[in-house]
Amino acid sequence: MTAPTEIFDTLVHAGWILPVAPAGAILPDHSLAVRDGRIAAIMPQSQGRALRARETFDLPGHALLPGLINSHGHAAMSLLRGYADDLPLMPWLEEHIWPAEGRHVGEDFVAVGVELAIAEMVRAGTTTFSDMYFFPDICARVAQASRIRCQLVFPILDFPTAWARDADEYISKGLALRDDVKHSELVTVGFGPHAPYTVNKGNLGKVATLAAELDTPVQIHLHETTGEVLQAVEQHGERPLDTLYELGLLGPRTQCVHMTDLGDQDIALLARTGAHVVHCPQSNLKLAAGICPVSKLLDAGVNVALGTDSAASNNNLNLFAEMRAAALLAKFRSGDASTLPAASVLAMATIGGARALGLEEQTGSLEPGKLADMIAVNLSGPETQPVHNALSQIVYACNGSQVSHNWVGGDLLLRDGELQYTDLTSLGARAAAWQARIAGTGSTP
Ligand SMILES: CSC[C@H]1O[C@@H](n2cnc3c(O)ncnc32)[C@H](O)[C@@H]1O
Ligand SMILES: [Zn+2]
Repeated sequence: MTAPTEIFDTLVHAGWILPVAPAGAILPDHSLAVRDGRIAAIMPQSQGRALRARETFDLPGHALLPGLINSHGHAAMSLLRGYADDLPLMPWLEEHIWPAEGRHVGEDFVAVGVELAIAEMVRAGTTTFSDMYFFPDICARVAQASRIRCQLVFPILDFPTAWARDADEYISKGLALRDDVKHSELVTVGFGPHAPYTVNKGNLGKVATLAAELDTPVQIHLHETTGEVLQAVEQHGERPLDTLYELGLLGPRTQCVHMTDLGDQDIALLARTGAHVVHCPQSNLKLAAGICPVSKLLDAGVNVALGTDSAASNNNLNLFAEMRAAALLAKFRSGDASTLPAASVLAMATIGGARALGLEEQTGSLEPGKLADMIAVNLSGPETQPVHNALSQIVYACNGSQVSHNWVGGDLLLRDGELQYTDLTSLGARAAAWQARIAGTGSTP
């Protein structure tokens, strides 16, 4: 209950509130009040209009929903968007992306790439993203300056890169970052062993021990292609998922990204251990990697989150596009149009992501006490009219350009479509300078 004289920080009167909890709920003509960065109350506008706040947003024709959670990506790779297209995963990585990263990745590349990625994500309704990339300290700095929430999974590889020489150095630098940001309200840190084909069993075992000791998340690319699984079976005599299980690396802290090659036993193992799956449908489609059996996972009780992967394999960081792709792909795969309905897809992009990232108590749904991580989406344009069902419009009709407002912890990052913490003109110039440098036609930024 709220005292009639209380002054809130923010008050939103929306055409519809889609709280996600309970799943599929649509609350027409409702208000939401924010105090100290958290949701204080949700009520019908007939009551909400009697409240007072420092700032009030009257948003008829808009849906208010939890901010979207991009549970897997490599933000700095926005500078490699369109650099190498129309290739399968391993040639794309080994012949194009890794050589380019070897030539160009450093602090400025990451700073500009992450700023560009955050601008794109905030405009398309993301309030939390997960990132696995070199120089995660730079990503942390840019994310904090941009006021967006993120999980940084620091990279771990068996080979040297510009950021670290060997697995021990990746881990010690990553843990130092974890310590540096331990008081941050926006940044959490986890382990990011790249994949079972780039991190040997000894190093994966070290990650398992440390992650358990520190109760810290682990995110890993896993079963991205059938080729990856077959190669592991040939080399090690078992499927990568079984290797992770034997190493003690499969549990409720583990976020398995991609998972396109899954048998019934794999699904049962994921369900039994409580590991999470991050589905990246558009990257999987573009790299012709495979298709994650999302509805079988959900039926088995596995939590599934949604990610874009990088702009170099997607080629955007837009979770509206990802939600639509996830829904359509699941229906096509099952041959049943009722598979993965809109409410389930929105849940994957919000509460499913929060659960995977260990942030469920804080974010992922609009409930009193949770952080005010939320977006307003304008449904009054022709492409989203008429509104028979606001949830349907969000998942099947929107393309992200309808996002008008984006709040993270009650802080307004996007107001009427305008970014509040980013100068797009200067950012565009810095991104263009990097394009010239990557193409070999520019000078050092
Ligand atoms: C260790 S930092 C992240 C590393 O991952 C590479 N990467 C980007 N997309 C993918 C993908 O779909 N599968 C595997 N690895 C990927 C990225 O280029 C960085 O080197
Ligand atoms: Zn990835």
